[in-house]
Amino acid sequence: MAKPSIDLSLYLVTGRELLPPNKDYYESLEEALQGGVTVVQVREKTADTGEFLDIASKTSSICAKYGVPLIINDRVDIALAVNAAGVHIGQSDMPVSVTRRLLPSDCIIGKSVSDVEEAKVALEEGVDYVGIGAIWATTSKKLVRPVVGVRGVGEILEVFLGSDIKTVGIGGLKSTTVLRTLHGATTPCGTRTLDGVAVVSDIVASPNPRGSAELLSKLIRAFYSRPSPNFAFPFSAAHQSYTEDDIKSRAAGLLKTLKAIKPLVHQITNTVVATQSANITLALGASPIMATAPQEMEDLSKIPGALLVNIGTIANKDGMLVAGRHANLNRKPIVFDPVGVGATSFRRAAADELLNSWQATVIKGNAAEIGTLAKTAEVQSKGVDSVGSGFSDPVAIVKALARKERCVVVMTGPQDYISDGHTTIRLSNGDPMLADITGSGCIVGTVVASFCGISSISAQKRLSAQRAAGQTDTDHKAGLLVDGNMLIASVAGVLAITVASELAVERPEVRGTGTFLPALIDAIYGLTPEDVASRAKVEIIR
Ligand SMILES: Cc1ncc(COP(=O)(O)OP(=O)(O)O)c(N)n1
Ligand SMILES: Cc1ncsc1CCOP(=O)(O)O
Repeated sequence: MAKPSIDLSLYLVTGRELLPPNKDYYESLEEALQGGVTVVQVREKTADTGEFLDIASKTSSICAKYGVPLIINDRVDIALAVNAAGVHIGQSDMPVSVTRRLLPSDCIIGKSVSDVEEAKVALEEGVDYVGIGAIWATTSKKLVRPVVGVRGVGEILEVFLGSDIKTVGIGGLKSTTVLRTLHGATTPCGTRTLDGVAVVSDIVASPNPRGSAELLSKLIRAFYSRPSPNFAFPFSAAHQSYTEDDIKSRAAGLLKTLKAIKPLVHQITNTVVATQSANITLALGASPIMATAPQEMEDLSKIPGALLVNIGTIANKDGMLVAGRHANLNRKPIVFDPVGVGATSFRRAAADELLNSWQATVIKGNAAEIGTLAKTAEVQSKGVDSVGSGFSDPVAIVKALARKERCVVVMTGPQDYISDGHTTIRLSNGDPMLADITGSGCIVGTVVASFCGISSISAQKRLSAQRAAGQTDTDHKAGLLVDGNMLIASVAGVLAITVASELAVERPEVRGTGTFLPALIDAIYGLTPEDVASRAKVEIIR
């Protein structure tokens, strides 16, 4: 018998022990169903068989009222008794082959997996779906394995490429983490994302389960309705086609808008370059705030603009973690500058933790930094510097990292490579003296963040205007982590510094690096959209 196709997009796993005081389980369940839950799993870890059966049977009647399928956790006998749509089993439960034999042929079997090996076994066993997790930390279950992390899900999903086994994520999924999870938990080729999210506490522990489910459902539907469903890009610009002239004029246009609007650029950066970065931001025409305390991140994230996270002298990791989470929640672009990430294992672990906690919009680094994140040893680092002549195939490196991390990657060097995983652009501006002043890479990060900020603000304004004009096809925008074209913003940021460096060295007063730095700030201050458009050396590589 053919199995029913189940909508796993908002999968409620029950947890009576988490109900708020005085909230009845059945009342909470019914409200959650009204809020848009698409499948329910009864999970009872301490109930005896009689109680479990009673709960499953009543839950089944309520689910039937809403046309929502019921899955039973662990217990094949209970599933059979209440004629459930399926069973969910864990790694140490009854084997899939036995479960399959006991259940009717149209019954769904779901299995928990936490790594690639378990996923391969589940694929072999031919389960109908897998629950991947725990993705985030959770207090709803005592975990015996380390969390998978959002970035660990992609490699598990790769196992299921080409199969029709569905996938849901579980563990710490809430309205505050769901979009970041769906965007990040994607195969590098972009063709597979999770088919849904399984949620316990965000719904069950809520005094308003209907509201909680509605919010989750709205975000999930917006994510799945994005225009480029084959490439779950966290912002709106995926799959655009460009010409070189178009890129130059759009970069120049962004500079004009930036100077007019002066976006706020929140920078958590290193102590070596903080003053220099703030001055460069001001010279460009944007507005810097160099705030590091975790307590102020939520307020700052509500002001439109962008966030820069630079780990050059990492001492404020807590602030970075909190700032990034709030930035994702408020759809603010995040530029991540993994300064010296290859130099110490501490920095590598910090970069990993940060990238697991929030979705970066742009990662900017030199060849050694990008190589470290891409897990290749072709280019070595010496402290914060990159050694040697770079990658034999820089385009492949930036493209692969952009796909893996689902963001724009900017790799600076004698030529700069910028990729969103589809389009890769090479820029050939810049004076070699840039490499001889400290923090030139850091100021590229600052300026890229300024342009990402203005791009995001402009996109928000366009969206408000479209909504005011009654345009209705904008709902999918609620599923984006950032709106705006971050590839063009990154190009504009790199060009602003590199073109300004060429203008700076032409100044008669420049005799070395000591006179170059103030001349560079002056050149940025005086930089015009025409300078950018006329001097930019832009090539679309592929
Ligand atoms: C959808 C979904 N995914 C994973 C689990 C976890 O199941 P398991 O590993 O069997 O752990 P317990 O739920 O039995 O504690 C799940 N229940 N649902
Ligand atoms: C049952 C289970 N399996 C892995 S994590 C988890 C609990 C998820 O609960 P929450 O949604 O409250 O984090």
